[in-house]
Amino acid sequence: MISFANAKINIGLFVSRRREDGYHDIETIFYPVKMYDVVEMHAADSYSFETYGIHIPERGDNLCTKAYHLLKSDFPQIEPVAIKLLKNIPVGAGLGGGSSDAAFVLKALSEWNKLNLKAEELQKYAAKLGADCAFFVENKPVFATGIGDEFSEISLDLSTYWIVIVKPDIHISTAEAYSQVIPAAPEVDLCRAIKLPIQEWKYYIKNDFEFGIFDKYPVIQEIKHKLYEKGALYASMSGSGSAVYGIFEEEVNLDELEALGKVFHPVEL
Ligand SMILES: C[C@@](CO)(OP(=O)(O)O)[C@H](O)COP(=O)(O)OP(=O)(O)OC[C@H]1O[C@@H](n2ccc(N)nc2=O)[C@H](O)[C@@H]1O
Ligand SMILES: Nc1ncnc2c1ncn2[C@@H]1O[C@H](COP(=O)(O)OP(=O)(O)O)[C@@H](O)[C@H]1O
Repeated sequence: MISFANAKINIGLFVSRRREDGYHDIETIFYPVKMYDVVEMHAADSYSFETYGIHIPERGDNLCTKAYHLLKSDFPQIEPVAIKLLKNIPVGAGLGGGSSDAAFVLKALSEWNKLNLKAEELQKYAAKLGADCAFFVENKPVFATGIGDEFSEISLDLSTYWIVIVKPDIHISTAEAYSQVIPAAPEVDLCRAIKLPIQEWKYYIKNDFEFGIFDKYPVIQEIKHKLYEKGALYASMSGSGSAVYGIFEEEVNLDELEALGKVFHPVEL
């Protein structure tokens, strides 16, 4: 079985409160983008996991392996599988690649083993693997609250725009990024702001991580400025960075940005 695990971008991100458990309450919009990891699953005698493509810095088990064991602990009938992951989504980029891989493993295992798990059940498992992970179960544009795992659907379609993602050679740890933000009540109602014309978003929709990250890594801010110079209607760092996206009315030549980071054009498969 082959799954194509897509990335996400955050449109606006307010960090409103530090919780007792060390996590933070946030308000953000998650929007799926057409940039994919490939997760291949084969029947096997015992569980195994291999990765290809972009190197993933080791930090314990891969999220795909964690997803497998998590579901297997509640459903012992799950057959052993060999998972091969072709990693294309940049790591430590704020694009949610690891969370997406894990969510797609949960979905694939449920389907393959005919567990018939509903979206809400899969979301509960996903939330145990990472705050972002539950979003990828349904994978639709949502306004997210809580630690980023409570959703209300929104109507937002950017399919007629040209989205570009620029990833400098900087790996940002999500935990470290959160530790540098001073939480504050959101200044703007994101669900209302998102209904404004896109060229007005820049006046209202901001990402609270940018301030600290731009200070530490000025090149990320430079990428954002360049995207605006090139005509982006809206540009922002995604999540805790380091990737920056631009939303354009139409395709433009961004060769100049290659000097600052790798330029990706999300496309339909
Ligand atoms: C910042 C966001 C915005 O969408 O995305 P990324 O930039 O990572 O893609 C997310 O909140 C990241 O979600 P995710 O990457 O799944 O986080 P987790 O693995 O659960 O947590 C990693 C660490 O980030 C911190 N964390 C995460 C989520 C949250 N709401 N509050 C936090 O304080 C905690 O210190 C936690 O130990
Ligand atoms: N399948 C995976 N893909 C990417 N990162 C993974 C994966 N499994 C575990 N990780 C760990 O999660 C960390 C953050 O992953 P990533 O999804 O790129 O985060 P972010 O969206 O915060 O940029 C990586 O540095 C890596 O140590």
